[in-house]
Amino acid sequence: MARVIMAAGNWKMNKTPNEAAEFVGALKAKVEGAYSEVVVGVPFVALSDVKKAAAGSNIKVAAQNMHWEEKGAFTGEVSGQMLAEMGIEYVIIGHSERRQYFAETDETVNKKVHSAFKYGLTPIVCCGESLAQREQGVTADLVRFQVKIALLGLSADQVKKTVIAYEPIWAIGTGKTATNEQAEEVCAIIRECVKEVYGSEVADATRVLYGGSVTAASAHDLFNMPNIDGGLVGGASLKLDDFEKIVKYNG
Ligand SMILES: O=C(CO)COP(=O)(O)O
Repeated sequence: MARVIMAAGNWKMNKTPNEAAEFVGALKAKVEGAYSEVVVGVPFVALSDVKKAAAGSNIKVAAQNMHWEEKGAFTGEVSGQMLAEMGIEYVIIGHSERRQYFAETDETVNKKVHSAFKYGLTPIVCCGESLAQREQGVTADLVRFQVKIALLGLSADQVKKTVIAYEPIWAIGTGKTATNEQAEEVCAIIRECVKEVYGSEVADATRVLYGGSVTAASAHDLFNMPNIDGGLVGGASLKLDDFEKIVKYNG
């Protein structure tokens, strides 16, 4: 059976609710019948409009963050329960920008992943090294560390559903894509790490994405690497034609 590639857009803090709905309305027609799994990760305030715009299509909707508690005195936060009630399917957890600017740690990532599953959301868990860490030769150690803690305490069935996105920080928003080989090497390490803890059946089912300056031109070769099951796409997912080409990476 051919693998179903996931093309997930992470819009970050871009597009107003109106712009977002308009974009998804247009994307719907372009990706109808596409073989890839299409996900758009949109700002909280656009989730409702995007869900409506995506109705009846193959486009799934992701939030870009969530709190691990169900409710309470956490000003400005949004819970998994709230997202689930809106019909949101995915949630991006532990993006490097959230780790860097909002003090997320491997421990909070793990709590969020558990909470996501509690409310029936599928987590897209991000990991990846900085340029300094790559140059220090600790990429594999760091990514294994992040992945192991993120998955701590999950059942095998939950890990099978989990999406892990390898996003080297030096490749994010820099136009500097990892080479196919660099991306494949770390995605293979991630799968091996999952295998060590959960066995090969689980590791084969877990989806491992690459993210970091993915473009319409680079998607085909990246997504055809054996351990890369798709992409988490920032900048190029904001442009209709580019994202369409990424979804239809195989031409
Ligand atoms: O951070 C990313 C996706 O989560 C990648 O962003 P770019 O594709 O803009 O480099």
